[in-house]
Amino acid sequence: MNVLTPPSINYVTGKINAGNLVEKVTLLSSLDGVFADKAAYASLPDDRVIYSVEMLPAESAEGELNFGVSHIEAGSVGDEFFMTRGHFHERIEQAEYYFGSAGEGLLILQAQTGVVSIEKVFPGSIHHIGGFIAHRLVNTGNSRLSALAVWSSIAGHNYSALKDNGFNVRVLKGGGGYRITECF
Ligand SMILES: O=P(O)(O)OC[C@H]1O[C@H](O)[C@H](O)[C@@H](O)[C@@H]1O
Repeated sequence: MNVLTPPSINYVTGKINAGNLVEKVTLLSSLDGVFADKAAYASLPDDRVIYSVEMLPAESAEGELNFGVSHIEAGSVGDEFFMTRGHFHERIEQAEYYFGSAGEGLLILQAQTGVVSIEKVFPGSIHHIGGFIAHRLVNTGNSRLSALAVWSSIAGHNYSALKDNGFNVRVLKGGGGYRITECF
């Protein structure tokens, strides 16, 4: 009987080793309106990589799971740390797990009511993102933040629900680390 070698992951770097990896890179140019400091946003190169996602080929069947890794680069737009756009799931009741792999950061969790909770992300951290919760990763460190994710293949992404008002907190550089401002 054949014994197969499955895809694998380097937990230290968050790099997936698979022949059929799918990668999506998010450049600064596609995050217009996400960061607060418009002048700082305009002063940075459009093609600056803010984050990328590597994943195994997306599944589509009901009941299936996706697996991927988000890599958020270190840096800031003005004082605001690089972060993902963030989203609710299209199927809003669907949950997700994140696992911190490399670097340090914060996971912003926002309920539909606007109430926010924040978790530290670090190598080995485990994050249950319940249904009905918008989620965004912020890199507060000096190196790449990588986090593994497992989510339902039917979850989808809903970015428009956050388009007008966004998240209710911003994570800014402060005192050699970060400070969190509320922006209701
Ligand atoms: O979709 P964004 O908010 O840009 O976040 C980037 C990615 O983060 C996680 O890895 C999710 O599991 C992905 O589904 C998502 O695409």
